[in-house]
Amino acid sequence: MTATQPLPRPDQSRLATAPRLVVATDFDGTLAPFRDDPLAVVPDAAAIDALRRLAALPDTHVALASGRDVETLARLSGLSPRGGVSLLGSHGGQRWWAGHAQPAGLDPDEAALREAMVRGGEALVAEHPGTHLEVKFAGVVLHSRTVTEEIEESVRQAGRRLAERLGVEPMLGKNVLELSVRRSSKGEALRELVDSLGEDPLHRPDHAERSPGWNLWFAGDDVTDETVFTEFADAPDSVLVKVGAGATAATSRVTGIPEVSALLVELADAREDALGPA
Ligand SMILES: O=P(O)(O)OC[C@H]1O[C@H](O[C@H]2O[C@H](CO)[C@@H](O)[C@H](O)[C@H]2O)[C@H](O)[C@@H](O)[C@@H]1O
Repeated sequence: MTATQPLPRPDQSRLATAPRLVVATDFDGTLAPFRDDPLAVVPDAAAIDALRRLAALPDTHVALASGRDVETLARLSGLSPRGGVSLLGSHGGQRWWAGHAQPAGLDPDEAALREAMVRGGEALVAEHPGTHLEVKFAGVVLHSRTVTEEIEESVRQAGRRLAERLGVEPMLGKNVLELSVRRSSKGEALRELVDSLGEDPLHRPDHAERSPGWNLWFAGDDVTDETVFTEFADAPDSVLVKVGAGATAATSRVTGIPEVSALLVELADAREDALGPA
């Protein structure tokens, strides 16, 4: 990853006819604008519609990769494995593939650790006015969107000390510090999903030589999305889109959610034209 660098708008023209395509995307900051209340976000309607259309096409797999837990992600997005969309929740710690049952809950050790995170997190936000705690399936999030930089820094330091005491690695995001009982990454989870989809179903020799049979389209705005850009950096013909400013390992950049939405609509239109409806 280098410092913030100018990157081109993505060229996704080849993906319309890609023999096998995975379209995956981050949620907050990529499909849904930020809000102070994490449960009050509303994703871009045109982007969600385009993802539904893509999921209905042959040889096209759609996935959301998010820090949200899978149930919250399904509720807020309106997309779910029942509708053919795979969910990679809890930063990859929860994997609910389309066509499969919802994954099991936490084991007893994980549940005990999460309980300690909740107790510690509640004490921290009580000491930092204006911050609040989001309790999720696999951990907690210390939110600092509405406080001063001084309070944000203070709650982050306290969160890091809590993480150290509990023996976990804290994750930083946009005005959030998260503690999770599961160590994983979006890149790792997406790699597992793509591998599980198998090789080119048509077994075309020319295609097999060029790539293992699939192409990836992915967009994300935050630090945790970098694991996907890094994991798939060498994947042929993949489109890796950084949303907004910041250092990135992505190969293209757009400024915000309206552009992500336009790209998804353009991709759905072009792929429907090329492949026809399912
Ligand atoms: O991986 P993502 O889909 O980007 O999820 C990352 C975190 O997003 C949420 O926090 C962010 O959005 C909130 C609502 O707009 C905002 O208040 C907060 O400042 C942002 O960091 C979510 O609340 C977290 O649980 C996710 O891990």
